[in-house]
Amino acid sequence: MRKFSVVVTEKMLPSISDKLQERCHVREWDRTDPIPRELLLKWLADAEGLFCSGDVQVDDELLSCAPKLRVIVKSAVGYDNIDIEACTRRGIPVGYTPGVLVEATADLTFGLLLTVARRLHEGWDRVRAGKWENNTEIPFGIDLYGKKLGIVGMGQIGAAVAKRAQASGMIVLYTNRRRRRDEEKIQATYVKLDKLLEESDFVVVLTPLTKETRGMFGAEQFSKMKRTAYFINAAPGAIVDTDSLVQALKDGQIAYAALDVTDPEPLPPDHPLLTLPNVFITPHMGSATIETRNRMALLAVDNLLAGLEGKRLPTCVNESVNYSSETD
Ligand SMILES: NC(=O)C1=CN([C@@H]2O[C@H](COP(=O)(O)OP(=O)(O)OC[C@H]3O[C@@H](n4cnc5c(N)ncnc54)[C@H](OP(=O)(O)O)[C@@H]3O)[C@@H](O)[C@H]2O)C=CC1
Ligand SMILES: O=C(O)C(=O)CO
Repeated sequence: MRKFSVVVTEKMLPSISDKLQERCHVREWDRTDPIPRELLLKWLADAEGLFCSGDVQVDDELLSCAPKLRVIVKSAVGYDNIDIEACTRRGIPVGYTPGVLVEATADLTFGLLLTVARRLHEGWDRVRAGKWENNTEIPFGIDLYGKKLGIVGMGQIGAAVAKRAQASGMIVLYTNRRRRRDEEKIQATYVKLDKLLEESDFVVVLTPLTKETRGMFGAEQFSKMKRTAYFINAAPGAIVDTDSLVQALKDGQIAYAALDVTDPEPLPPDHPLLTLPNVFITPHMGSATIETRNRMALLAVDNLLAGLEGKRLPTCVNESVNYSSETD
């Protein structure tokens, strides 16, 4: 059987490496720094499939350097680095991995909320520094029970975060562009963004990065939030205007921020966010469990092989070009 030619721009997990190599000649960028653009364009000259990471901009220029490309996949649910319209114009289906990362990302997001609400990281810092003093000196957090959580982007992960919050006795508000039909099931109240910002004790952001959501959180939005509010972001960093967030945290406009994502990513070592006492940051690890990352990678490979074989991708962003050469 003829082997397909594919480019992979991140180090492959062992769980997918054999499966891919069996069917494909793989050019793999296995380093942690991003693949140089020039090299990528060179590799793509005869590639039929691309398994790309978030640091690769898939745009018209890249696509025009890849005349044989039949499928692009990403092991992620976010695809803001890919120009979907340009792919669709060329009839190239784009695979992504929704659903399989929901519970892990919801755990991490709620974990961020719990960590800052109860100052877990500050407690650990004190223990490590040998400051296990009397009870009044330890950092006091705040209760979750009875507090309002506002979720901006109540999709699959948002709903899974809501469930965790409700188990802790929180009241859940949410906003989306469209009100959900299953409000009874998710037990959350739909409100406009402004009302959510004004009323919530915790604001969690879980929207995709789009033209509409880029910079959605700036000075105006932080000024509408309670001065005691906690801001938690697990959605792409560019949804937040970082300078405005720094200012809001410095001025006490909001109480605390917990971020799994930043803009830029990673932050330079001298970035002001890293110097503030009321911030907690993790390095974009929402989906990073062994089971979830393996599920994501395997689904990405299923998408890739389906596209190469002229079959429908199991999970495709641009359905209008997701067809099977055998039946459609
Ligand atoms: N930190 C991490 O490691 C990870 C982060 N993520 C991030 O989480 C995000 C959510 O994933 P998932 O829940 O699976 O996606 P879904 O598509 O299920 O949910 C996205 C939600 O955002 C809402 N939304 C979209 N645009 C807007 C807008 N302009 N204003 C308000 N709400 C909006 C959508 O509702 P509607 O269409 O009605 O507006 C939808 O409810 C991803 O886009 C990804 O970036 C995902 C995995 C891991
Ligand atoms: O899936 C995504 O969008 C991520 O952020 C990476 O897990």
